Amino acid sequence: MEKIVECKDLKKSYKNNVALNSINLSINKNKIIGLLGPNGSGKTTFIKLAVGLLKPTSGEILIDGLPIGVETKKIISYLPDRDYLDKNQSIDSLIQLFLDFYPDFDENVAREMLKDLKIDTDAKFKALSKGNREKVQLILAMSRKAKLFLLDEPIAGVDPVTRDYILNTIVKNYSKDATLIISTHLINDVEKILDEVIFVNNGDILLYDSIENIRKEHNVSIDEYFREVFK
Ligand SMILES: Nc1ncnc2c1ncn2[C@@H]1O[C@H](COP(=O)(O)OP(=O)(O)OP(=O)(O)O)[C@@H](O)[C@H]1O
Repeated sequence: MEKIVECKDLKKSYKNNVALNSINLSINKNKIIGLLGPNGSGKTTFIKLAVGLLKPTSGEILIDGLPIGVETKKIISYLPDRDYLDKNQSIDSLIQLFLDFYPDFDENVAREMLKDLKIDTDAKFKALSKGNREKVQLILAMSRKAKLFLLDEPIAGVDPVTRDYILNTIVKNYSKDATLIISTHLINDVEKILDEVIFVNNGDILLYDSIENIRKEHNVSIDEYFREVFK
């Protein structure tokens, strides 16, 4: 199977604090993958290394066979785990910003989702509730035709009904030749859309396997298996 992310002895320390412990990991293409682990296990650090926002302390990370650089940044759509857009801009002007920045941005897809979720595109970003700000950021990230989507805690602040809408929309819109890596604590909500999971603990990769294998071998849901492994 072709790989979208390859990590070779990838290590990241912040001063004396080791966040990723020389991991070796090759992530399959064309899958939806859950990146799961307790607080502080290294999920955000891993995502930031893949995006190129952090530099490894040692080792290497390749995206679609390439070292991190301009070419890899073009094919990644990244959703950070916090607000990152200019709060004073309206949603319409943020859409324009994405059109200007990303040749693969599909305005129609974005506008359709915003309409479904009844988000007023005249409104300023700062005037939206926290949940609606999260929805806008996720919609903008998901409306690109990227090869690799890296979503850090994409649905933490939205209500359960909207979570389902968003997850269904992700599945509906996501092209089969893309890969989606979702870091989340909401395993129960997300597991229905996942093909594979990565369990991270204390900077180590504990497991990378398909949902099908885990369910077959352990006869439990991913949420139950996670609780068992991390108890
Ligand atoms: N800027 C930083 N300076 C120092 N230590 C950091 C920094 N960022 C992260 N760390 C440490 O690196 C480790 C991994 O953090 P990271 O944010 O990657 O975990 P996470 O799995 O994303 O956690 P959460 O689920 O809480 O978001 C933690 O021990 C954290 O304290």
